[in-house]
Amino acid sequence: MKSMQTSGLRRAASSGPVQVIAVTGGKGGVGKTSVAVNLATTLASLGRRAMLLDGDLGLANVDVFLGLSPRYTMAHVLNGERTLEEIILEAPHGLQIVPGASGVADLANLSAVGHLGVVQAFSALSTRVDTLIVDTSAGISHSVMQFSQAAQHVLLVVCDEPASMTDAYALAKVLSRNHGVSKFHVLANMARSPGEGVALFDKLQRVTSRFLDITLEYIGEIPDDPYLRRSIREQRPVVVAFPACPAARAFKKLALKADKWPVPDCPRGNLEFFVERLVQRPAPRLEVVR
Ligand SMILES: Nc1ncnc2c1ncn2[C@@H]1O[C@H](COP(=O)(O)OP(=O)(O)OP(=O)(O)O)[C@@H](O)[C@H]1O
Repeated sequence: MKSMQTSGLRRAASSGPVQVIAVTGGKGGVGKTSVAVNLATTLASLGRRAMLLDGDLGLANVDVFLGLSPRYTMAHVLNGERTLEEIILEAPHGLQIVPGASGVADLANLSAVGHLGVVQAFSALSTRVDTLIVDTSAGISHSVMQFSQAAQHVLLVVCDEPASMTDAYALAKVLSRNHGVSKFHVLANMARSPGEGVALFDKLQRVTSRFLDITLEYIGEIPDDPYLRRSIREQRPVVVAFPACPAARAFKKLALKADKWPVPDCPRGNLEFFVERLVQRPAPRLEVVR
């Protein structure tokens, strides 16, 4: 078993570093999937080889946002019925979609064989990927922790609702104290007026700077835009369906910024190593957030 894994990792070393961005937020409904789909689509439109992994293992819905009907998902990869390449779907601008495995246990809680299977599935991938975007689920479940910990960049989506702010705080607290994540890019979604995002960011920053040892970086706001809701009904990314609308323009700005975030310049920046970090056995929980 060990030699199989070693050969997988050797093949992995020949592929290049990948920028991995986990889109998260704590509270459900703040727009994580909307952000993940439109950021990934915009990066693909800029010529990046972008891949979007639906990390919501409970209620995977990236495919619904894109009008795709996957026949196979990560569940088929995990039980050995399909290779990763066979389940990948293509979305606009060549964006590659890895459909989530609804109802499947956490990737992080796989058995040793399952663990090896996932690492090998990614090792065997022959397509090159520049950026991997992971759409995580709501809450502070184990999979959210693992995806965020394994990614190089955590994009924290917030909106102007008390529960969004408290949940974002709780998520940042657990990630920083128990999982070593100390830097967060903050995106304000559904901003009803220009400048609302900065105000939200300041509010979050005031609380985190008092109690947490983390760095927050404000990266902008996506306006509350009826065209975005319409694009979801039409099952198309808003950046494709209505490229001139305010939300689409804001996603373009976001993508241009994210595209400049550093990519690890070492072999451990490769996709397989991200997956390895992802499936590592969880560290014992140190603290319960109330
Ligand atoms: N910028 C926006 N403008 C207008 N409506 C928005 C915007 N972003 C999100 N929405 C609305 O909020 C709803 C929830 O968005 P989305 O599904 O992306 O959130 P989520 O955080 O992924 O939710 P969940 O945690 O349930 O997966 C969308 O169906 C859409 O109607």
